[in-house]
Amino acid sequence: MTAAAFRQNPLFSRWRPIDAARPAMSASWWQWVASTDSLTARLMVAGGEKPFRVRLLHQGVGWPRQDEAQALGIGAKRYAWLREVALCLDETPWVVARSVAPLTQLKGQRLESLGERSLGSWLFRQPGLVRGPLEATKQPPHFISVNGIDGSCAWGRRSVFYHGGLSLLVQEYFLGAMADDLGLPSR
Ligand SMILES: C=C(O[C@@H]1C=C(C(=O)O)C=C[C@H]1O)C(=O)O
Repeated sequence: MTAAAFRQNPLFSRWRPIDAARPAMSASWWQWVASTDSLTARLMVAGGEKPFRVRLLHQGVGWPRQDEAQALGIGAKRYAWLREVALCLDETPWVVARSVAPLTQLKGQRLESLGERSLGSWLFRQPGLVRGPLEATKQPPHFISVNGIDGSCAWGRRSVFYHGGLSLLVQEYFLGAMADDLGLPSR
């Protein structure tokens, strides 16, 4: 098999369209992974009385990973704005997320001043927001261990949001702690 065919083979590639992942996914996880409205809002509802908090793990300028650059349609050696957060209920990370935007496309959105406010609460207020197709993965994110977050990953998903001239890749990973707290299956 050629390298290109290997990458495109849904059995081997890290990301695949969510419809292709659906047979391996329980109905309860499908409700989360395939949802297209704000995940922040959904987590707050599911958490009930538990306080919701965005924990900022890392934010700054850097290079995107190769699969991220591909998803954004940019070269891997183009600088990007990177943001990694844990979405916590009662201080327990339920979801970790990594967002990537080409630096040249940032024009006064002041995303860097979001801090521990949710990106979703800004994003879903933007008029004319378009969300690209969702893809899913079973592979855990590379940045969990770096941040000492304990947890297996049930599912990961990603999509690109388009707003004005900005493309913003948002990757979200649902952690085992969320599955345990909500009584969801492992996949
Ligand atoms: C995209 C959303 O925003 C959430 C908040 C994020 C952040 O603050 O960095 C990152 C990913 C999301 O899970 C959403 O709520 O759907």
